[in-house]
Amino acid sequence: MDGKTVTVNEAQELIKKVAVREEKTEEVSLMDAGGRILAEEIRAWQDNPPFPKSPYDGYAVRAEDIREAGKETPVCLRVVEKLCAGEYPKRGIGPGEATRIMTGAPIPNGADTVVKQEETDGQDREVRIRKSQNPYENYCPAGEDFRTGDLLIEKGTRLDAVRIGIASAAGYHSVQVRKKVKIAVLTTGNELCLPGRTLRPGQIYDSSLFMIAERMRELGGEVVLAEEVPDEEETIRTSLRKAAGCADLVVTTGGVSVGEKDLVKDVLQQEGAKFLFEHVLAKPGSPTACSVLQGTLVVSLSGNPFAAAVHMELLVRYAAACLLGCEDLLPKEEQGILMTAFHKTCKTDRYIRGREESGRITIPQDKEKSGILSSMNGCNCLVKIEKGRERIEKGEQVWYIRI
Ligand SMILES: Nc1nc2c(c(=O)[nH]1)N[C@H]1C(S)=C(S)[C@@H](COP(=O)(O)OP(=O)(O)OC[C@H]3O[C@@H](n4cnc5c(N)ncnc54)[C@H](O)[C@@H]3O)O[C@H]1N2
Ligand code: MOO
Repeated sequence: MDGKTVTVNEAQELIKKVAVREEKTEEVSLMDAGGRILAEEIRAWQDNPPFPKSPYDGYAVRAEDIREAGKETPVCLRVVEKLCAGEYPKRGIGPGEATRIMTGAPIPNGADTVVKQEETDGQDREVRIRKSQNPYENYCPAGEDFRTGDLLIEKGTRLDAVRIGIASAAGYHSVQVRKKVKIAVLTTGNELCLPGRTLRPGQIYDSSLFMIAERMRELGGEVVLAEEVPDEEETIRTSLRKAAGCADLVVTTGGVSVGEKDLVKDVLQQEGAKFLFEHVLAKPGSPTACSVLQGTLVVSLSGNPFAAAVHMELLVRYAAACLLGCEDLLPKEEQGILMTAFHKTCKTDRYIRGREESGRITIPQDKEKSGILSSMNGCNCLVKIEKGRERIEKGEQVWYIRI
């Protein structure tokens, strides 16, 4: 086998060369665009708001007319029109005039401020104003949110609820997005049993199949195949061929170590896959491998669920981000403060589960083994314990990756 051992960074660089984005796009309704990657820029084709609008229920007036207004010295103005949100002024106001106005309604020409109704006597024909205001106080000018031609959201950005809100404020009802990356997930192992079935002696329930499929969907992928595969060469071969034929990215778990039933890499090699690497200098999940089969990238994660979760974030997510052309999704290292001491040393970089809040990271005690997934519940980051680093005390800085 022409594989090799690489660091996580080297693994990502090798993946980047192979995981090249294809320029396939489609139009989707804004209602269905959550999680999708924009294939166009969102620009404003008109000002928002398109007209100066009232921020309050009250009276649109000329600041000049109410300069002397006060609690004891109200100024009386003639009310010439009433405007609710959705209506448009039929006329402007002149000296001594006011328009009764509701929040969101267009401010008529001539008015340069809105007095809240609480600062008035609230009358319909003639209103007494009990407060003076500066011009453009309580006034939302046209284009205060964004102006015609403004770039609102860049191409390649992942659409979330807020960005969808912005696009809709700009009047888009559908957007061009990149086609989803098609993902196949194969979990291997004779011991695996699908949840819902009865465990036979020696079996365990499969957690990685569901976890990886869900994470791929969270990242905007389309899971086109998800199946358990027993440790049999022919079955693994059939599944790998099927997966490489229908997906842009194949993720396998298990069967990559040195045991008698660890057949995944052998079958990949028999099928002519080209290995980018076979081991990663990181714990857990050092037996993680990556290859290209029939032009499709295959990331082979180790079977232990936490080891699989770690490299699902470091390598599979990296590959998906490259295939989607979405920088936002790339795993990034940030610095935080470890609030729980960590006293294990390691010859390679080690990744442990953690919970980060405002840059402070706590790690669950005890249950840190790579076969244990339950203590990852509530964790939102992977803390990187750099190789050779000894006894990290509470309060020391560490690198972490948000998940
Ligand atoms: N002699 C050696 N043995 C092992 C080595 C080694 O270097 N020399 N490496 C160990 C390390 S590190 C890891 S990690 C594992 C990797 O093994 P595999 O990737 O071949 O994984 P399996 O043996 O298939 O499974 C490991 C473990 O995880 C459980 N598992 C597997 N798939 C799932 C799943 N979908 N859901 C839940 N649990 C799963 C499986 O039952 C095993 O207990 O190898 C070490 N051995
Ligand atoms: O990758 Mo293994 O999970 O390091 O033990």
